[in-house]
Amino acid sequence: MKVLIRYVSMTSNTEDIMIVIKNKLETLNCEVKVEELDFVHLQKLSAYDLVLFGSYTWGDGDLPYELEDMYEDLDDVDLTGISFGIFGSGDRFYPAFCQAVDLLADKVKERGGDVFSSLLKIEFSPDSEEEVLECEQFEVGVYEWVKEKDTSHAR
Ligand SMILES: Cc1cc2nc3c(=O)[nH]c(=O)nc-3n(C[C@H](O)[C@H](O)[C@H](O)COP(=O)(O)O)c2cc1C
Repeated sequence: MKVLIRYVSMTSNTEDIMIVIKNKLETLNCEVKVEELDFVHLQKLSAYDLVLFGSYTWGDGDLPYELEDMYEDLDDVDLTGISFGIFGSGDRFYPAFCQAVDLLADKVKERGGDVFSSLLKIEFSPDSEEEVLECEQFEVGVYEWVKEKDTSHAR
């Protein structure tokens, strides 16, 4: 399975989640490419079986500034037929915990993308064993979901 992970991280917590996810995908024999999440590159996205977007949350439940243009650009693309998983890091001190994850998921769905039903939200970095497991379970869940969709299309 070809997977593209695109993410933003300011203090490396989202990056730490990305690393756990990437390692897990590689144990599942996936070919994983990691890039910064800045522009949309629609044609590039459609070359992958699975696209993962990762972001921390800023302000008062907002997207980070560096995603604002990309978020607007999404309005001009049709994501139909592309499978997505969305993850991110936040801080439970804020009322809108990890809201950037919801914003991204809603926008991708609005543009026709198929978003895995569980969204991965981790407080800060996945430091505990439970949090690492949560990231891995998310990843296995997305992986199985994409595989299942492929077999049902092939039927
Ligand atoms: C000014 C500021 C605003 C923030 N706002 C939110 C927020 O609304 N919701 C949330 O869950 N986390 C919020 N955070 C916490 C970050 O999302 C959190 O520290 C995250 O782990 C950073 O991820 P990164 O290390 O990948 O940059 C905020 C942090 C700062 C400094």
